[in-house]
Amino acid sequence: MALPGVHTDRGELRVHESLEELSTDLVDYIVELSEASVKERGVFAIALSGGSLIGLIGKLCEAPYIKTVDWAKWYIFWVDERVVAKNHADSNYKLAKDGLLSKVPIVPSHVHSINDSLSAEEAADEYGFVIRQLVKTRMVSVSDISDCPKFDLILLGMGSDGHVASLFPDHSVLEEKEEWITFITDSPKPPPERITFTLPVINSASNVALVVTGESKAEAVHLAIDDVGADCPSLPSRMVQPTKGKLVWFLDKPAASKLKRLEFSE
Ligand SMILES: O=C1O[C@H](COP(=O)(O)O)[C@@H](O)[C@H](O)[C@H]1O
Repeated sequence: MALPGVHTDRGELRVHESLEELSTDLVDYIVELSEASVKERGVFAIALSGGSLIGLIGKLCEAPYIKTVDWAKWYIFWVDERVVAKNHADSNYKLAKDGLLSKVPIVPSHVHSINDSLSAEEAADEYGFVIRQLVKTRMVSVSDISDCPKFDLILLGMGSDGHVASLFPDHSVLEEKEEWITFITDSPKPPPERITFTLPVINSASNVALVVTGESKAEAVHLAIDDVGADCPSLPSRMVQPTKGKLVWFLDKPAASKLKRLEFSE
């Protein structure tokens, strides 16, 4: 049984007993948001991360979701991508294609991946341009407090160092305020060249889900969520603070094991 969602100033915390249970809750949450968005706007613009997240949303390819989801209305984006060929084992596009997109009836022209034939800088510019066009036609909504795109849902994973997307601790990319999409050439986690949504774009989304599992991430989860006072580090995951949108954390018990906030609620 999941612990009931706990509402905090760092978003809603949903802690699950097992990965199976987490995965079902996450997929149900995605489907609920997609139904609400299709009802309200006629489309659902979702941005995916790479890593362990994709395995956790694999149930979308199964019954009942494969038949009940309005796949024709989905528009797919990537929060971050590694600068490698699309068929490379490190490609976030390949991961999502193999684990999800090739198994559901998504419209191919609605899949907006990063151009793998360009340099990191060129690909970031081009991806920003593509998203700008889709904002103009409102396939992607726009924030009413900044000119940023407002994705219906951004799905993030988190590394044990607290990175989200390809925004790494102490990296100058965390300061980027102007660009929607940027690039790095010195990622501490290989491969070094990456393209990433910036914090203003992530924090403009209507909904952000941070999906974190495993004990190796427990310390970073504690630093990202608990009140750590003056020692509060500028962890990228702690800097995920949607301005008007909703933040939900999907955690398993090992990832949540160092959370002070939950000690009283168990
Ligand atoms: O390098 C990356 O890592 C993060 C976290 O991955 P995980 O396997 O530890 O969940 C991922 O969210 C990001 O998209 C990816 O490029």
